[in-house]
Amino acid sequence: MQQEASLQTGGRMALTEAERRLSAHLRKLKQQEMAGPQFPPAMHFFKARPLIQRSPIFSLLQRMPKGAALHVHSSALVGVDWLVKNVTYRPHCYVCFTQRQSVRFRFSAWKPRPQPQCSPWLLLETLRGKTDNITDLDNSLIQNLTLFTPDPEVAYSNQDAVWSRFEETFDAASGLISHAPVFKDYFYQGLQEFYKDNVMYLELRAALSETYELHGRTHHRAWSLKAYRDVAKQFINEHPDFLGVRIIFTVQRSLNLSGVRRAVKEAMHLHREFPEVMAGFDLVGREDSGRSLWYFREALSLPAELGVTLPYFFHAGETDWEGTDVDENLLDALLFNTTRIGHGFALAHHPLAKELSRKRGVAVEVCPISNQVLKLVSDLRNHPAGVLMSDSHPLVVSSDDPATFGASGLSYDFYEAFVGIGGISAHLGTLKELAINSIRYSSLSPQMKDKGLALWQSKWDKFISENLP
Ligand SMILES: O=c1[nH]cnc2c1ncn2[C@@H]1O[C@H](CO)[C@@H](O)[C@H]1O
Repeated sequence: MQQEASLQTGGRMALTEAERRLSAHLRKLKQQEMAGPQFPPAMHFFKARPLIQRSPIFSLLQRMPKGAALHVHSSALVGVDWLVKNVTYRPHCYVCFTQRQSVRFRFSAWKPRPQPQCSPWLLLETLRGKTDNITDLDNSLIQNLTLFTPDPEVAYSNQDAVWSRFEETFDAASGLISHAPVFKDYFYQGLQEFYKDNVMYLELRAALSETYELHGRTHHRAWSLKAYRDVAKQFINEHPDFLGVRIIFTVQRSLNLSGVRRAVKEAMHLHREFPEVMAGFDLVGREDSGRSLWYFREALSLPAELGVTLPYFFHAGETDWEGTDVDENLLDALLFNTTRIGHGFALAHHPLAKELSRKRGVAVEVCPISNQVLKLVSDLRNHPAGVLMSDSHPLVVSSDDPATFGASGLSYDFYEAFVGIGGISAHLGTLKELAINSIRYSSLSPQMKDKGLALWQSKWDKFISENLP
């Protein structure tokens, strides 16, 4: 019995007397939650959210120092309310309405050129001036930037439907976020939201798309990287207990081979020019309909052939369709020496990849809410990471696209991982190990990891003493 419990993530953590008391308290709270009429992890997150918000476990998790968020996409970093209520109220913001019931935005000193399959551009200020119910208008804009809806089962009948709307939300947000002045404010706001949720370090997946100025001038990737670096520096100056941000440059897996070859070359270049902020490279987009890592093998082998280091952080195994080409991505990610595995949802089906990733210390970035919203699993008690957790596989918990899913920071995903995936066996040691893992498996230098772990430990001690039952 004892030995089996120690295999659980965190099972080997030595807990202090105070930690054991808090752990016993959490266990009691968890049992109460499971005995309730509606158990949040068994429900769709969009319906569970109000229940989670009332949960005493959730409020503890919000206060808990969670370490780092290692799997978050930059375009879904910031709550969409802020985008609508702050950004779209800035001057020179134009909107058009697409044939597929979505919107596009553009900041411009003059009326922008017509956009295909979109209504004529309207200045939002003028539109708001003519509208009786501005709240309704703003809510409809918010609706276009998130998947959140009261009845997700009706709105998204299958994975195709949810992914198509998912990509629409990114297209809708891009005209706002990629306006150069907004880009910096947006990122600062994102740091604030994560900091408030007790997260001290971020590794952001970012497309580093072109940004634009009011008169149409555009900036390239290096501009965005520098903006990330400078804003993070400013944030650290103002919040000395925040550790920083590193960027994983991403391109879509729907690109062709020469597109990915070009991107890998640029990634090598950026990694050389900005070694402190640029962590590495990844391919994003739906795995089931995109191209496999093996398809891109020639491009992905370039750095090794040239003797250049380019760390990879591949999404792999974000599929519930065993045996397809993309289902081989897990092994290929490991073959290309990936630093971590994004999602790894299919890992339980791949004993060899599972063994290899454990031996090499390649952590799986588990994103429970994302996997539920994108329809890989409906009841989070059945999430395959339960197998990894009960086996102490290297794991971190992250939130993927918090803004799109109506979440924020890491606490909602920690709740689902702790209460749903981890079941009753997950205890305070599990949480402690997940937080420590997030620093240990980050791409920080050994010195920065030591600094981060020491900082985290002091926050943790404070958290324990302030939250004893
Ligand atoms: O969970 C995910 N899996 C794969 N790709 C994703 C996920 N979340 C977001 N993106 C991708 O990142 C881009 C925004 O930068 C989106 O367009 C989407 O394709």
